[in-house]
Formats: sequence, C-alpha cells, structure tokens
Amino acid sequence: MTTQKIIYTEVDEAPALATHSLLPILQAYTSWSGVTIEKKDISLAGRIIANFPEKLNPEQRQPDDLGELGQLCLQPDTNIIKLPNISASIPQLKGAIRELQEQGYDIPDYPDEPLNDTEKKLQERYAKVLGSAVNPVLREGNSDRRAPAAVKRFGQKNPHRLMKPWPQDSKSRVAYMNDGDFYGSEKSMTMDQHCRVRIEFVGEDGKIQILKKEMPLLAGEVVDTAVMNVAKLTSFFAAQMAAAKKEGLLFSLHLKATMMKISDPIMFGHCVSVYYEDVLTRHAAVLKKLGINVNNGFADIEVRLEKLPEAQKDAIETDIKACYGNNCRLAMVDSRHGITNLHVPNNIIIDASMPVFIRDGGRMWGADDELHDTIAAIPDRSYATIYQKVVEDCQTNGAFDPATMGSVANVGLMAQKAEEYGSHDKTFVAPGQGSIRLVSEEGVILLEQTVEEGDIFRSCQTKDAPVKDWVKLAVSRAREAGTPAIFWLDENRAHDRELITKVKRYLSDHDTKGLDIRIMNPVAAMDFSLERIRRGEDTISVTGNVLRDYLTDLFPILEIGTSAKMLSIVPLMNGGGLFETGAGGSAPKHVEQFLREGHLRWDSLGEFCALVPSFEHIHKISGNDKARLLALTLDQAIGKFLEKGKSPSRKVGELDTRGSHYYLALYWAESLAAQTEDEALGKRFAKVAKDLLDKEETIINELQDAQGKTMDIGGYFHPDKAKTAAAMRPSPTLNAIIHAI
Ligand SMILES: NC(=O)C1=CN([C@@H]2O[C@H](COP(=O)(O)OP(=O)(O)OC[C@H]3O[C@@H](n4cnc5c(N)ncnc54)[C@H](OP(=O)(O)O)[C@@H]3O)[C@@H](O)[C@H]2O)C=CC1
Ligand SMILES: O=C(O)CCC(=O)C(=O)O
Ligand SMILES: [Mg+2]
Repeated sequence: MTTQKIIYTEVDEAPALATHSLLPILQAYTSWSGVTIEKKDISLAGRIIANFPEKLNPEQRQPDDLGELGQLCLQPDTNIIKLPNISASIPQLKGAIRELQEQGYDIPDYPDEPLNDTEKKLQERYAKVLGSAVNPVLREGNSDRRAPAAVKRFGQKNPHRLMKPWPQDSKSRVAYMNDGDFYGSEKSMTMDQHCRVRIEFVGEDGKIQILKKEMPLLAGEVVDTAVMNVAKLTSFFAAQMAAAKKEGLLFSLHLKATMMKISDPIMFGHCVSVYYEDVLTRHAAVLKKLGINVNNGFADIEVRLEKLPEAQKDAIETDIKACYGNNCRLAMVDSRHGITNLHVPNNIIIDASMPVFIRDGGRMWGADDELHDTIAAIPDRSYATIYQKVVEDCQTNGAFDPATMGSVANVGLMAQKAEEYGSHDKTFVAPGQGSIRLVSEEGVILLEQTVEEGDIFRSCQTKDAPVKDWVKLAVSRAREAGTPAIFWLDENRAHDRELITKVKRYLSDHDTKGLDIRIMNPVAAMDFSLERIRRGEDTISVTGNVLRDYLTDLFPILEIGTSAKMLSIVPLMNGGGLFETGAGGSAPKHVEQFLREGHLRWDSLGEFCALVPSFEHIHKISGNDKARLLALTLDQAIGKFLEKGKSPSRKVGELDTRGSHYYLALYWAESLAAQTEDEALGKRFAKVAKDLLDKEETIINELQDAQGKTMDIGGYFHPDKAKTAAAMRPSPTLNAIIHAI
C-alpha cells in the first residue's frame, strides 16, 4: 500500500501540551488507512536549536524542520496540519534562550544592542526566529477562514456567556491619528515589468545611505511605501493619555508587535516613553547605563532595576509610583499581578485584544480588578476605524446576541508575504531628516517619502499571482456559501486603489452571475456586515492580509466566544494543503493554569476540524478512499462531540483537554464502527468503541485524579518530552486501549 503523509506541527504552550494527548490517538486511528501522521518541530525552542547548532552536542542538535516545511509548501502533495505557535517578542525570545541555556544548551545570548560585527551577525541570525517567523514561510496560499456550519449551529443553540452588556453611557472609543500615520502617507504603484530596486535614505546634505541593497519586483506586483511620523505619534499618545485622565477612562494600546516585528515594537516603545516620561527623563543616565530598551516594555525597566543598589532603586520606584498617580490609569492585562498594558509588547496583540474589549462591553480591566470604559489607542488609521465602527454600533444597538447573530467568514490575501505582514525586511527607522526612496537599477526614483529622524518607513509588496488566486477563491466561496462577498478596499488608500483595479479586472475572468460581490471601504463594509449580523445574516469578508488577521479573531470571538473553533484552510497555490487549526494563538494563560492546578482548558476543536479537510485533500490527491472514510467519520464524531458538550471546561476538577480527547476518540470509534463501507474496519473499531465506553468511568476518574495539583513538565518553552507525555496521558486504561489498536 502506498502511504500519504500528513505533517503535524509540534508547537509551543497550550496546543503543544494538547498534542501530547491527541496525536497518539490520531496516529492509532489512521494506522489502518495508509495515511501516516508525522511530527515536525516548529516550536520557538526548536527553531532556536536548529539555527544555533555550532556549540551543541550532537544529541542536542535538531534539523531545520521549518526550512524543510517551507520547501514542502511548494510541492503539490503536501499536507500540513499547522497549530498556532509562538511568534516571539524579544522578551519571549530571551526567555526561551535562557531556559535552553539552563538546560545545558550552549546557545548565545541575544545581543540587545550589537556592539561589533560579530554581535550584528548574531542579531541577524536571531531575526530568523524573532516575531512571526513561521506563518509567512508556510503560507504559500491565500486563506479561507470560517466557522464550520456545525460549530456555528451549536454556537447559536448554546450561546456563549462571555458577551457582556454595554453600559448605557459608554464613553469608550477607539483613538487613532488624524495625520502623520501610515494611512496618510501611503504611496503605491503597480510594476509594468520586472525590475530590481534599492531602498535608500538621502540626508539633507545630499548624502546617500543604502538601507536595502536589492529588492526584486515582478511585473504586475504592487509596491507601496508609507511613513509613521514619530513626533505626531508621540503627541497622539500624550493627547490620548491626557483625555483618558480627564474623562476618567482607562488607556490601552493595541498593536501587532509579533507580525509587524520591526515597526510595532518601536511604536510600543514610544508609548512606554510617553507614559513614563517623568521617570525616564529624571533617571535617564542611570537607566541608560542599565541598558533599558523601552521597546521591550515596562517589564524591561522593572527587571533591570533589580541590579541597582537598594536606595537608588527605591528612588526610581517612588517616581514610578508618582507616574501612575499623575498620569491616566492604564488598562491591565493581569490586574492581580499588577501587569499593565505596557508591560511587554506580546501582551497586547490587537487581533485578540480588541475583540475581547468589545466582548466585555467596550471595557477593560483596571488595577482595581473591575471593568472600566477605555480609550483603545490604535495609532494608524488604516484599520483602526473598523473597530471604532463596531464600538459605535454597540453603543447604539447594544451588545451582539450570539444566539441570533449572523456570521462573517473571511477570504484573505496572504500568499507570498503579501502587504504589511511581509514588510519587516523593508522597514527602517529614518537615520535623519531627508527622504527615503525606492530607486530602480536605472536610477529612476519610483516612490519617495519625506522623513524626520526616528520616523518609521516601510515598504510593502503584493505579488500579482496571489491577488489573482485571492479573487478566484472569493468567487468560489461566494458561490458555495450563497452569501454576499465584500472586498474591503479603501478608495482613499493608495495601495487599495491599485488592488481595486486588479480586483475589477480579475473578477471579469470569472462567472459571477447571480453572485453578490461588491467592493466597499472598510468602514462601510463593517457597517454593512454588522447590519446583516444583527439580522442573523451571513457575509463573506474578502480582505487584505491585516484585516484577514483582525476579522478572523473579531467575528468568531463575538459569535462563538473564541476563534479556536475556526476552520482555517490555506489552499497552497501549487496544489498542496495547509490546514491551520483555529485562528488564534497558543494561549499562554492556559499553560499557567495547567502548571498551577493540573487542568488544561485548551479546546482542540480547531485541530479536529482541520483534520477533516486534510483527510479530504489526501483523498482528492491520491484517491485513497480510506482517507475519505476518515474524514466522513471524524466529521460525524465532531458533530456528536459538540452535541454532547464535551469541550473542555475552564474549571479545575471538570473535564479538561485530555477528557475531551477521550470523548472524541469514543465518538470517532463509534462512527468508524457504524460505517458499512469497510466491514473489517467496522469490526475492529466496534471493539475499540466498546472498550472505550465500558471503561468510561475508570478513564474519566483516572483523568480527573490527575488534576488539582501543580505540574512539573521540566520547562516552559522547551519542556521535557517524557514528563509532558506522562502529564498529558495520565490514564493507563485509555492508553492501553489506544495502544492496542
Ligand atoms: N497562528 C498562530 O501561529 C498564532 C500565534 N499567536 C501566538 O500566540 C501567543 C498568544 O497570543 P494571544 O494574542 O495572547 O492570543 P491567544 O489566542 O493565544 O489567547 C487569547 C485567549 O483566547 C482563548 N483561546 C485561544 N485559543 C483557544 C483554544 N484553543 N481553546 C480555548 N481557548 C482559546 C483563551 O481565552 P481564555 O483565557 O479566556 O480561556 C486565550 O487566553 C503569542 O505568542 C502569539 O505570537 C497568536 C495568534 C496566531
Ligand atoms: O503569525 C503570527 O504571528 C500570528 C498569526 C495570526 O494572528 C493569524 O494568522 O491570525
Ligand atoms: Mg490572528
């Protein structure tokens, strides 16, 4: 029998823990089918180890699985189940390095401010694992994200209870800049032929500094430049903090420091500098000596203060306290531990944080552990305005009702590092006053931006083939779903104007008869979608890469309480399939709870749902009928799983991730037993189903007994495999049944 391979990614935090329990079940259940499931390590720790082998013992080394997967994504028969992984901020990266060093891995320290060429090289090598370094490599296709029909039906029948009412007199709002932002400065053009350009800075003295030597552009490619004016950015922060103080609102900041790993930590740092300005100026000399980097958040200041003599530290801490007294109140990420919104850049990831702000009635947590109205600052207007539209809608019409609200699915332009999310290697801080420009090999200036020292310049690329594919995907989704599909494109944005031209052209290549496909600016598109949502109607949003990210957390979190249950398919442009699990992240809070009390609340529904199209894809490519049977029976099992309410609970002592995997195994075995296409298989799984059902009480008791105590898995970023496996598979009875398959 020829076999087909599914690659299952080994990741970090909660989904990595869940994998220890789920994967053995998956491997056992597919063992008869010719489908093999193989692990590849794309965890943060794994990527660090793979990239710094030189001083490691041979047994510590590991291959560059991510590099291999990047190549595989270009092959037609590739099939990957991609779980969410850490996109590391610098504090997370340093945490992982420290942990590996403590475990005896000779890995170099991350050089904060490289002092020589060797350190510069090191920083460049670490850039490969910093921020969103996995997804852009694998995403060789556009994205199709939606709530599976069964999940949405279940969500309406059993509405989540996380939605909170909006106060009558809600004063919350989204604040954004009126000028000087990326939106205001954007310039864009479409290349009529292939060419190579460089990015250079020209100072007022006419001196040229090359920022990027070479950037190839293809014919039909859209290229943009934009600048964030830092003086205007800091005035914006100061004005919003003053407004928050005056109106008694909390202040919060929402950025995407992971995907936008160069620009957003800098903007975050400016916000920290404005808020703590008094302390930072008064103690500038001492803090500089300590090597503080505001881009890493207030936590960096706090940790480094520990190095000071007691008296000096006390003086600074007194001034920090005064800062909190004199300034506006900050929204908290963890009020119990005094962790504010400005603590570390990875705590305020906009796609996850804004939906929760809206779900909580337009409020965030204050230091008093109560919810308060808040100014949510999202500096750049490009996408901030859509959130303000939702805020206004809720202030007028009240909170959404998950029992009746419609759904917004998404078709996202993502392939080949499209748009802002591929811009980090073309993002620069202006070295002085002057201009930054894109110049062709022939010396023609294609795009030019005026800059002041410290401004953030960025250039984005959007290739033509992905746009064509995106339009095609939108048309086919609109046809399958039978709902309106809206392209969210803003005629007032230079980049979007180029895309509008392309979209109109490529739409005409398709049969769109009977389809309702429109182009609207993002605010109008949001308005249109919200109106439909409130009437219980569904809409497809067809968006660029950033809105793909924002909307696929926003709507699911409002509709079903979480984005973990989303179907997230990436049809790879060369024919393979990348099946992402859910639309959210790796849930660090879940690990914290697991370590504290042995209860893991990670819901693997995203993984279950992703496996169905993954098996279908195998069937489509190879004709393996058993893969089709796996898809069919798993789909039935998921239906029953939802119906019976076997998702993990949030509370210790109740069903957790491990118990939820037991029930999936039971229902899947029942479906495999009930099918009539393959008699031998039916018999085999009838026994499995019987064993699992007969032992239900014993298994649940064994799993329950493992809860209620602290857990030691030998690490956070790089836990001990044997310890974690033991912790995640504590039922000998269940293990024996799975083992016997
Ligand atoms: N695709 C990817 O690879 C992505 C990776 N990330 C990475 O994930 C990390 C955390 O990001 P963050 O923005 O905090 O967002 P997360 O999505 O990890 O967490 C936000 C909250 O969503 C809920 N949640 C998410 N997934 C699940 C699930 N499967 N089951 C149950 N609840 C779930 C949890 O709510 P509650 O606590 O209330 O239970 C969780 O605390 C970061 O390091 C980030 O880089 C982020 C987004 C996507
Ligand atoms: O890659 C990342 O850092 C995050 C990805 C993400 O949030 C998404 O695709 O929704
Ligand atoms: Mg996201």
